[in-house]
This record gives sequence, structure tokens and C-alpha cells, in this order.
Amino acid sequence: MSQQQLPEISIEDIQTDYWLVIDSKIVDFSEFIWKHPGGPSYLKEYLHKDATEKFHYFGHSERAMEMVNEMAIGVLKKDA
Ligand code: HEM
Repeated sequence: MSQQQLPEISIEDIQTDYWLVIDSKIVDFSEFIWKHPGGPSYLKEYLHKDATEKFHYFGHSERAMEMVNEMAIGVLKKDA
């Protein structure tokens, strides 16, 4: 899903406990946590947090970026 098509959502409307933020996108990683090649602990460390800097710091591949887009459920509402 491209960023333009993502709905703006408020934190209280997020339907999963397993989310973090990368590049302003809310990413639902509930299905992905045990599949992450870097292991589950990195994702848990950023539960409900902005992981943008760390995600890019580790030099993730294009495919990893695609996965972020596939798991993105929306963008945070600005005034939320
Ligand atoms: C939900 C978002 C994320 C996705 C989809 C994702 C996906 C991936 C993928 C596909 C790889 C394999 C290498 C590659 O293709 O780049 C990988 C490796 C890795 N990821 Fe993530 N990642 C995410 C978030 C994070 C975060 C937030 C961190 C750190 C805080 C992290 C740390 C790492 C590390 C350290 C590796 C290297 C593992 C190794 O080679 O031993 N990832 N990730």
C-alpha cells in the first residue's frame, strides 16, 4: 500500500497490540514477530514506538521495506 492510500488512524483505533512506527507508518507486526530475521526482541523493544531511525540504521533491504509497506495499517493522525 502506498502512503497516499493509507488511512489516518488514532492510537485508540489500532486493532492490535503489536505495532510500531516506521517512516510515519503504523506497522502491525503481530504475524511477523517470530519471522523477523533479526529476531523478536528488536521488534518488542520498539513496541508502540518510532523505530524509523533504528530500522534505517541496520540497513534493511528493499524487500524489508516492502514488508513494512505490506504490514502498514495506516499513518498516525497528526493531532492524535
Ligand atoms: C516491522 C519492521 C521490520 C521488518 C519488516 C524487518 C525485516 C527484516 C528483514 C527482511 C531482515 C533480513 C535482512 C534484510 O532483508 O534486510 C531483517 C534483519 C534485521 N533486522 Fe529487521 N525488520 C523490521 C524491524 C526492525 C527493527 C525495528 C530493528 C531494530 C531495532 C531490526 C533489526 C534487524 C537486524 C539487527 C537484522 C539483521 C539480522 C541478521 O542479519 O542477523 N529490524 N529485518
